[in-house]
Amino acid sequence: MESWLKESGASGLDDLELADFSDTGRGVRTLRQFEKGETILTIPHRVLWTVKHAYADPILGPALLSAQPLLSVDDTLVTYILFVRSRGFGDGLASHVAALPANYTSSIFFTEAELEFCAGSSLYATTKQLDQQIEADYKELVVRLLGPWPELFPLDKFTIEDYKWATCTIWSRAMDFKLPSGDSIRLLAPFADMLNHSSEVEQCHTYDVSSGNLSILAGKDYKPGDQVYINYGPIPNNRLLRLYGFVLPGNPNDSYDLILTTHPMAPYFEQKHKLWVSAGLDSTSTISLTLTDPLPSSVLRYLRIQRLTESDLGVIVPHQIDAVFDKISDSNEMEILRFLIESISNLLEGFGTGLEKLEEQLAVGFYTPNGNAWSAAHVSLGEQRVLRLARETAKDLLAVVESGSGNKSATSAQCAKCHMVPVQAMWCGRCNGVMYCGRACQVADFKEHKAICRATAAKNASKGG
Ligand SMILES: C[S@@+](CC[C@H](N)C(=O)[O-])C[C@H]1O[C@@H](n2cnc3c(N)ncnc32)[C@H](O)[C@@H]1O
Repeated sequence: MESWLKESGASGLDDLELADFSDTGRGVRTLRQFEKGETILTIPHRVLWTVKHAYADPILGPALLSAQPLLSVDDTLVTYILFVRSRGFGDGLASHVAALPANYTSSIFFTEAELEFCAGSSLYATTKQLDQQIEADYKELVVRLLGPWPELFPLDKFTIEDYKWATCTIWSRAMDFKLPSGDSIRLLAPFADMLNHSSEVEQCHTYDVSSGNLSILAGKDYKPGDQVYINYGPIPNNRLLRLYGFVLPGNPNDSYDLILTTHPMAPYFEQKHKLWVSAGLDSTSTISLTLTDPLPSSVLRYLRIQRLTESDLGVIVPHQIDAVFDKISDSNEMEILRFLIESISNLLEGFGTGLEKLEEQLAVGFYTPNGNAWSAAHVSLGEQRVLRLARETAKDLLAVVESGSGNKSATSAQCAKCHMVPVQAMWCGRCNGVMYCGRACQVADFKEHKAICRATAAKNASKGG
């Protein structure tokens, strides 16, 4: 692959080599020093995998273009990879395909038993749903493209397993760029796709619109022998495991994807639907709860609309958007916050293994590090932490409404004592429900926190941890 890339005009390869690293697996090592910002590698446009390249292939292109409407970007790239692989290995793109991993560790390849370690998480539900989605997408591809062109796409080389493998190739290796036109481009760059992720480096992969080349800059200073990284972005563990097949313990980007939905037969659905749309939502909305924003205002906005009564609707409709950005009435606000607290408690009850138990298991080495069960356990841990914070935030907000003052904002991502956003969170080891910026604040808050701490810990213990 490297010699083909050099002949095609790639630069920088003489200073780099592929190597195995104990923590990340195969990656790229630098043989010389680089200063942050220097260009490390450039892969020319002509060797990239893009939809346009697939259309330009003299054999594959006409078949792809015959499928109307055109296939999705991912299905086009998947077909392109499998098509090149089916023609046998040799030079060019085929040498890149030969260098791809034979297997992936995305959650879609987990056994039922492995997936059970994150039972209750949004990843668990998404993975199950993806199983069905992938099967349906594959069947559609057979009907629309593979079946009508049997001489190009022999079905024994385009099985559902091949389709899943190529889909994971795209999920874990493709790069996306926004173009000045507002469109975006998804591409796979041979060799640049061997770079592993580190959140310690700044975003350093760039696409030059005029040349169409892909370049990697040094995201930090490197000395000879260092592994070179790029930054895949602020991705939570549930998404990392689904798309890339790995997790980062203690990931600060962890999230829980909350699905809010309302049945179309619910009272005043049409009126409420208009309000959701004018508030930038839909009647089914998936909202990410995160460690830094455990209860986004969009969740409250959705529920405020969902719980509107007939008389509320009479008042709200003329002012639509503005009204739902803020509290509508004390009773509406208390109703949605109580509902949220109960719903989040139910979600937490649904996790196969509770937070404290998981922490204990991970601490004593119950799971093989980096194994599928270990990764699933980390996803479960992260999602439960987010949900606990969301519940605490809802409780704080409810307390404020109940006490008659409506001015307190969501604060649970902050230190429970001094309200600073901690650089490194220190969780209450007993209830795991609040965080502090350090020991001093934890000690200072003990008197106030101990009652709720005991109650939460007892409730957690009664759930079996
Ligand atoms: C773009 S590829 C990088 C090259 C890949 N390691 C290889 O051998 O082909 C992305 C994949 O590398 C692995 N990976 C990347 N960064 C990682 C990290 N920080 N920790 C563990 N695995 C990582 C994951 O398997 C991921 O799906």
